[in-house]
Amino acid sequence: MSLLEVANLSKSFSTRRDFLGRRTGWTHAVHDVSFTLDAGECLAVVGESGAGKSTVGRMVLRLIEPDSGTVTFDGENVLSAKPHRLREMRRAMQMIFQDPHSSLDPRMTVADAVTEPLIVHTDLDRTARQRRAGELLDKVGIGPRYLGRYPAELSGGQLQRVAIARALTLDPKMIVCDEPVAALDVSVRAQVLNLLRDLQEELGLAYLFVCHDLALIEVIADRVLVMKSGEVVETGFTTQIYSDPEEDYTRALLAAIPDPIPRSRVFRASSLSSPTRSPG
Ligand SMILES: Nc1ncnc2c1ncn2[C@@H]1O[C@H](COP(=O)(O)OP(=O)(O)OP(=O)(O)O)[C@@H](O)[C@H]1O
Repeated sequence: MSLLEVANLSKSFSTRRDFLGRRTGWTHAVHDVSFTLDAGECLAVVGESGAGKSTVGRMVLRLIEPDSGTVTFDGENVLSAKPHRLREMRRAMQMIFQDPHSSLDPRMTVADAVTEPLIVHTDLDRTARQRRAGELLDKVGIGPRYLGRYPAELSGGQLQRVAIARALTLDPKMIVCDEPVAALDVSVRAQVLNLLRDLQEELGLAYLFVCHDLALIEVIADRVLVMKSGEVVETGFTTQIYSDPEEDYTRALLAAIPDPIPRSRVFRASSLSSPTRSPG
């Protein structure tokens, strides 16, 4: 049994209403999407803008309610879970969003952002929470000296590291990464991508990695699910998708890669977490 099993997921959004407020127009954002994700595996969901990737990621965590289909996480039905149980399940299923400026509260210090899940989900005292936050900031390569800072004092790359630390607070089994480097400067994308990959290896994390750019996923994804207009076009191991794609659409996505991240710019986490290094 896989860690995550998604079957026949569909979702439409209403896009227009008539003068009485009745829904008259629909976008079929996701149609009949199925896939599995094993523990410790990274599955990239790729496709151009509007393909339905983010909607799939959000439905897996039930941040958006699907119209139909099933989502099973660790053997449990996510879509029928009662609110209390869903809250418990979400300890193990976290999400990292594209823009850390909007995913982190500007009024909360880094320490507050990272420890908030511990306040909600555990009975650790303040000292233990601060210690855990310091450990997590070390793990993501920015160190505990940032604990008292506010988001406005950090760069985009540093903020995304804080968002990653926050996602790790409750020892999740799976993280939905929704375009986690798309909003970052090109110069720090490889660093954050490699941090994610090294954390995955170290902690045995599974990633559902939503990404519009095939150039970015070669270094991190084990398998790829290609989506177009809400449907799955093709799925396969990353090496096979890159070397021998079956579908014209996948070939077109590959042909559109403008500037792949050279493997020489792929750093190890050990160098990222060095206190002497100044990450972006
Ligand atoms: N809340 C919503 N209301 C109406 N339409 C929506 C909503 N969310 C998404 N859509 C539509 O559903 C379709 C799929 O959107 P989605 O964001 O999942 O695509 P995506 O592949 O993640 O694209 P992008 O990379 O641009 O975010 C799009 O046509 C989008 O406009």
